[in-house]
Amino acid sequence: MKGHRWVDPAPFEGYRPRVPWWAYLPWWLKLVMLPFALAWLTVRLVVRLGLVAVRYPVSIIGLLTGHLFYVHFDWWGLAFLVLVLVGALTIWAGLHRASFLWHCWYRLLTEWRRLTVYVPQWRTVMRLAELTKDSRGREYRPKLRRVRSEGWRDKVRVWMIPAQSPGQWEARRDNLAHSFNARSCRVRVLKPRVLELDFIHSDPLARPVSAPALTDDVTAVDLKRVVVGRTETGRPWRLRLLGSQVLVVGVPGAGKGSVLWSIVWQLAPAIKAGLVRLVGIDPKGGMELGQCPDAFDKVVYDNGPDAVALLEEIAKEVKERATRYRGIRRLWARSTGEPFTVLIVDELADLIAYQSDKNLRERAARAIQTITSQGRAPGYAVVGLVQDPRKEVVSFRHLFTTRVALRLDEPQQVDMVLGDGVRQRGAAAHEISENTPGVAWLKEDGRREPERARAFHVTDADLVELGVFLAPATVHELKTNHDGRAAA
Ligand SMILES: Nc1ncnc2c1ncn2[C@@H]1O[C@H](COP(=O)(O)OP(=O)(O)OP(=O)(O)O)[C@@H](O)[C@H]1O
Repeated sequence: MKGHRWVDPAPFEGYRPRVPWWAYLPWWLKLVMLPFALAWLTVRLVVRLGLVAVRYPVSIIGLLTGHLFYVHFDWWGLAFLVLVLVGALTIWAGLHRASFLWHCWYRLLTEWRRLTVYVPQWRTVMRLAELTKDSRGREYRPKLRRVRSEGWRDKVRVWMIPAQSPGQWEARRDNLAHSFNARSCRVRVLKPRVLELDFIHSDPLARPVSAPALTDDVTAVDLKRVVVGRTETGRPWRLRLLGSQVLVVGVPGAGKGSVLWSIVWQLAPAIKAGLVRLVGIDPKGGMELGQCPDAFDKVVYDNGPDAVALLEEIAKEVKERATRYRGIRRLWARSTGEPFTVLIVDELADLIAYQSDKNLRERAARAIQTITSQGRAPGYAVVGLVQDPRKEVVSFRHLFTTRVALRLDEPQQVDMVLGDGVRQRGAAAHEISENTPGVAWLKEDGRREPERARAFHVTDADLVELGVFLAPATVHELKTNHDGRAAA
């Protein structure tokens, strides 16, 4: 009260201390419950220790063995054990590096990083990055779960707090990367409430990947999984051609040529056997496709009437084959006896966007639309390459089920090529280095996570070899002498 007026007191801003429920029980009940509580705590401790033993069996066995040696043979015994261990590991690493890295080195690295980086800094980083939440005096903090180091990246599993979304983590990728001394961070959703953060430390795709040797083995060509390079996890980069349309976008020098020639390289045995037919359009006057014309059944080196006529011819074939297959088969198969056709357009924008003749432009766009939308079942795939993802080209994006973003200039272009939200999930195609041409981010329809990979480096010498491999066999007439024997 102030004079005659009532003044509201300031609201109480402190937190009420939370008293545990059992504190309200009478003392005799607490006494009765004490042995049960102790038993419960012991069981929990044993279970926890059991979990630690299951999770870190090698460390636990190592520590126990070290202890036994120390007890029985003193320091000398321990030193001997360490020497034997180091020798054995060196031999293992020399004999089979991959298994040594996977089963030993990465496990040690995992424990080291967990103990020195993630566990000590987790709470502070979560608080400062505002990924914790205080409610009614209780702090909700995301839980740090399994950590797995693979040398070039650390995979850190996280349990989000209630009411949190992956978007909140994606928005803080940079903050998290810097806080945990990583080059970058990617966020993947594993299942509801569970995320996996990838902290990247180095680029496993820094070195070019050379193309494998050419073979005559047609059975090795799988049109659903054409291997065109290597992913950053070390697995083959498999591109689906049967039942899919592929759009490849990248600035000049990003390595579009290597993706294109890697596809042709891997299809070569099937092209030679007549199972696959390549048709090409190169509006740049043959600068790209002219490097190996023998690979193509038909090829046009401009973006004029000839190119559009070729597109319309293919569109007509697609419709005709689709009509024949209707009701008989849903997807092309080798048994049809008809070749699978791959249409490669080196600069798609030249046909459907930069073409000055409006009539030709519209005809080209219509034909491309027919081939991409109806070509799936009758065995027609389009591989479209684009330098500049403009609006006119991107409006065709939805027709391509597999999209490949090589190096791009701006973050917005990544969204335009791969789709909204894919960049936030880590597909930073605008951050690909100029020194790593052929590195790309891939996004397939139906798969949430984008993948990073590098195409084979198909060199000029490889293209000469490819040309020789695919060139039609020439029969040389041997000159004969009048007595019928071959001339020397
Ligand atoms: N996968 C790769 N690995 C290593 N080097 C590559 C790879 N792809 C391309 N390069 C190199 O990068 C350079 C540019 O490649 P390429 O010509 O394929 O780029 P592009 O995107 O097709 O360019 P443009 O649009 O000008 O035709 C070449 O010197 C090539 O040798």
